[in-house]
Amino acid sequence: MIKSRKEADTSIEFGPHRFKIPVVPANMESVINEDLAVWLAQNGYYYVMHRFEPATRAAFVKHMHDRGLFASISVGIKDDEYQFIDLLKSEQLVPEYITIDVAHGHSDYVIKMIQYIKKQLPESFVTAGNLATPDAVRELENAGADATKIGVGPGKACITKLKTGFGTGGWQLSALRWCSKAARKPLIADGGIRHNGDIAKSIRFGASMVMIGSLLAGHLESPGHIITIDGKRYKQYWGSASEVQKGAYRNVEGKQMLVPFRGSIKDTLREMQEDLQSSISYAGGRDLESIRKVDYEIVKNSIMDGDY
Ligand SMILES: NC(=O)C1=CN([C@@H]2O[C@H](COP(=O)(O)OP(=O)(O)OC[C@H]3O[C@@H](n4cnc5c(N)ncnc54)[C@H](OP(=O)(O)O)[C@@H]3O)[C@@H](O)[C@H]2O)C=CC1
Ligand SMILES: Nc1nc2c(ncn2[C@@H]2O[C@H](COP(=O)(O)O)[C@@H](O)[C@H]2O)c(=O)[nH]1
Repeated sequence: MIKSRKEADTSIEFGPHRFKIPVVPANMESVINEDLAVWLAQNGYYYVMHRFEPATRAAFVKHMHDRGLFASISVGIKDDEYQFIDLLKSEQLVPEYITIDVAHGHSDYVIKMIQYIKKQLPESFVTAGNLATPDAVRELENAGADATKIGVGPGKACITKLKTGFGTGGWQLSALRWCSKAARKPLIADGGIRHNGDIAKSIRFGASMVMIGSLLAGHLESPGHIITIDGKRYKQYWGSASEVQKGAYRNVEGKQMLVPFRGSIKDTLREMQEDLQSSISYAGGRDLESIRKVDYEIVKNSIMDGDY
């Protein structure tokens, strides 16, 4: 048993690196930009750059490598993404991490992209998503994905459940639990984190890493503009499938909203680490593995604030 929470080890190995905490800011244009990616990589945190400025991605990989930092980028599955993978290969720009980022990850086209990346850039660690079922996890792992990302519709800026009737919104933790029974490789739990304690719950039910959007979008370093209303400061947070992101009202499954301004991201990440250290101590252990072994009780009809 640990004497102080400071002794609790919150670090996690994910792909070729070990990170301070099992938390990654969402690969959304309203959550991460190049400056923040550099700071996160320099300070021992995982990051995934978004894919919404496609023409800058090769230069981004080069900038990160020139600074001695790991490169972690996102790709889609449309035809021109194959040319982008070819470009990376021909320029010998091999990102340490590539995330295939589409709403409906259980698709033949995602499988095709996993196989293509693995053929062209075999050293890159490939995460594929987003998924909602154990079958999807099995199929994408079998296709060569090194990790899969779970969560269709639990996001704060998400309206997928309302518009399509599909997704894990409202039962994200259960989806994670089911998917983890099928997974042989790491899982990222994506979306629905409303409080720091939800991170520990995600670890308990099988996540190696937790992707967070809204809770990490309200910082000084976050890309959104600061908006002041009645003396209270907010930042803009918009979904990657929102009209704001797409520039048109076509297949919209996300919205724009305001999130409270929270100061510097480094303080929030430190608090997340401290809270996880407490979680480890409540679990009676000294590292994240101890959280995975705790008994739990599902309490029905409890007061809920969020999707966990
Ligand atoms: N995690 C989540 O719950 C969700 C996340 N998002 C985020 O929004 C961004 C845009 O996502 P996405 O629209 O997938 O990206 P893309 O616009 O790159 O679409 C992916 C490709 O898959 C095709 N497709 C077929 N069926 C679907 C489907 N049900 N949903 C989405 N695409 C489909 C699309 O064609 P076509 O457009 O012609 O149909 C397109 O060719 C991503 O960053 C994604 O992560 C969006 C919604 C849910
Ligand atoms: N259905 C949609 N999901 C979206 C959209 N943009 C992003 N996302 C997903 O949400 C999480 C972040 O969730 P949060 O609860 O932490 O805010 C992000 O990683 C994506 O998977 C969207 O437009 N529609």
